[in-house]
Amino acid sequence: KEKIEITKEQQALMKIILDAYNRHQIPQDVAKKLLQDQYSAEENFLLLTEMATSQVQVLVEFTKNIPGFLSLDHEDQIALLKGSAVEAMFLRSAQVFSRKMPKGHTEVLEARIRKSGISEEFMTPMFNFYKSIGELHMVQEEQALLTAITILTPDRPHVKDQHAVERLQESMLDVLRKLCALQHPQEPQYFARLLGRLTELRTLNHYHTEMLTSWRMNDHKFTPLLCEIWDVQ
Ligand SMILES: Cc1cccc(C)c1Nc1c(-c2c(F)cccc2F)nc2cccc(C)n12
Repeated sequence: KEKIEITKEQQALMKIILDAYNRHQIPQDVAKKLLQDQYSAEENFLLLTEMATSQVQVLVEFTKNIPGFLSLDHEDQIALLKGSAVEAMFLRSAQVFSRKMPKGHTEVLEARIRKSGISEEFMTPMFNFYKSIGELHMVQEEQALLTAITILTPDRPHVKDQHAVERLQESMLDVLRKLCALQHPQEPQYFARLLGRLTELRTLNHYHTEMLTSWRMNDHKFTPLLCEIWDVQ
């Protein structure tokens, strides 16, 4: 039986990633509005837009704290953020959905999402993904590492130095692999299941682009930050 051991520097890396992941949460005022404002499709869309905007801000702050990220080529940093934003946000909102939120909030958020001008065909894959993430019962370290691994995907559009990104991603994958083996000794396939979610995540990019287009068709307004990260308007 191979003795799995997380090295000192890997423990330090995990602590930095976890602190960064927990330091930035959705502002409480947005979460509070979730329960207060009325339920019109317009109101819901406005609230979700505010949530999405704060999720992008949280994502940028988290990414800046990934060891090595700020030493990457600056244009590659932007390409990685733009290329991974949707996937990282689906991951975070899946975790908020399945774990973080107090009981009542989850149903309210689901109701608002279901009535915000998104067509049924995008709802199903979105909620299926939320369910599949919830079933994994990931610990926080796994969630934070999986998000960092998603952001450090070398083959995003316009990334020039893919090897530099690969090296950072590989060190995260190695820590996650060991952590999974230690956290889930009875489930040798657990690490593979986590990586399988990253494949499912990629399919959601397509749905998200369609959602943006259909919102814009109905003349929905986004915030400047959302327009910038997804090159709309
Ligand atoms: C905040 C939120 C939570 C769950 C579902 C949805 C639809 C949202 N809202 C948006 C998302 C988005 C996201 F923020 C996380 C996950 C998946 C997403 F579709 N992306 C965008 C882009 C422009 C406007 C909005 C309202 N929006």
